[in-house]
Amino acid sequence: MLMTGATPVIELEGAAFGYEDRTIVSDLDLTVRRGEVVAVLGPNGSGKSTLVKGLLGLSELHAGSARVLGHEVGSPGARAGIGYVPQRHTLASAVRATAAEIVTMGRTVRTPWWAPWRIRDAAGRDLVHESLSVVGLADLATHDVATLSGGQQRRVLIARALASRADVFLMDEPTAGVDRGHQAVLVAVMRRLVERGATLIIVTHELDALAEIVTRTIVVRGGGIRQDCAPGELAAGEEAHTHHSGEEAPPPSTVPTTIITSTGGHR
Ligand SMILES: Nc1ncnc2c1ncn2[C@@H]1O[C@H](COP(=O)(O)OP(=O)(O)OP(=O)(O)O)[C@@H](O)[C@H]1O
Repeated sequence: MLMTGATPVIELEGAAFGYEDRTIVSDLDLTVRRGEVVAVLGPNGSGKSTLVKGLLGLSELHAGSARVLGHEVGSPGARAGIGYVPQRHTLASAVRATAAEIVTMGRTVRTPWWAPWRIRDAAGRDLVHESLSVVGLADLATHDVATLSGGQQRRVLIARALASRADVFLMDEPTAGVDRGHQAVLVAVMRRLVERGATLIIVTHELDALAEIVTRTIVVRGGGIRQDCAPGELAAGEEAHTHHSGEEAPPPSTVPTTIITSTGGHR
């Protein structure tokens, strides 16, 4: 059973997030404690990503207060503790990069600006390799990400978040476009992270894929949080915002057991 601790890692009090003069979500009161796995549900355009981006400082705090790991959102202290899997896989950009280089960027967040060469040390390389292995992409480490499929690119982004060794993982639709077999791998990875003290906030339309790890569901609709409950207590109708995930595919023969030896302890 997953244990949740008492330490609040996310604290929103009357918070509102938006862009320039447009507030998207408001009156947010939310305390998430260490070890919780929170699924953020709601219809398209309701503000789920805006809420997650608010925790990263990527959307603006229009009212109230918002802290991550005790730091104001957007501050270096808050950002350093967060691993982020963005919604869209925009990896196939004009900048050519291999899968391993993208994952290395996650590690760089933890690398002191005055010592960027440290990523070249053996431990850093091992971590990048380990993160790619965990999501089943070790063989594609040296491939240009532009040549990878959408689902593979999404797994590269997850490996990048893993390499950051964050305490809080904000994942925006991490299972979208990922086949059933690899979804099972990702869920196993998430479980390991939580067992090691991480907290997960997961925006999803695929609650069924994550059902075995989610401990709490919040529903964002009409500009605010309309439900905050255990998954089994979700009001009838709210599951309409979720759908059953992906194509049937055989599960991988082995679920990787080596991952990220701890969270938070290796800077
Ligand atoms: N960078 C931005 N600047 C201005 N408005 C934005 C920006 N990003 C999102 N919005 C607006 O904020 C609203 C909420 O969008 P958001 O992406 O947070 O919804 P969502 O619940 O995550 O949707 P989906 O389920 O489709 O991913 C939308 O009306 C959208 O147009």
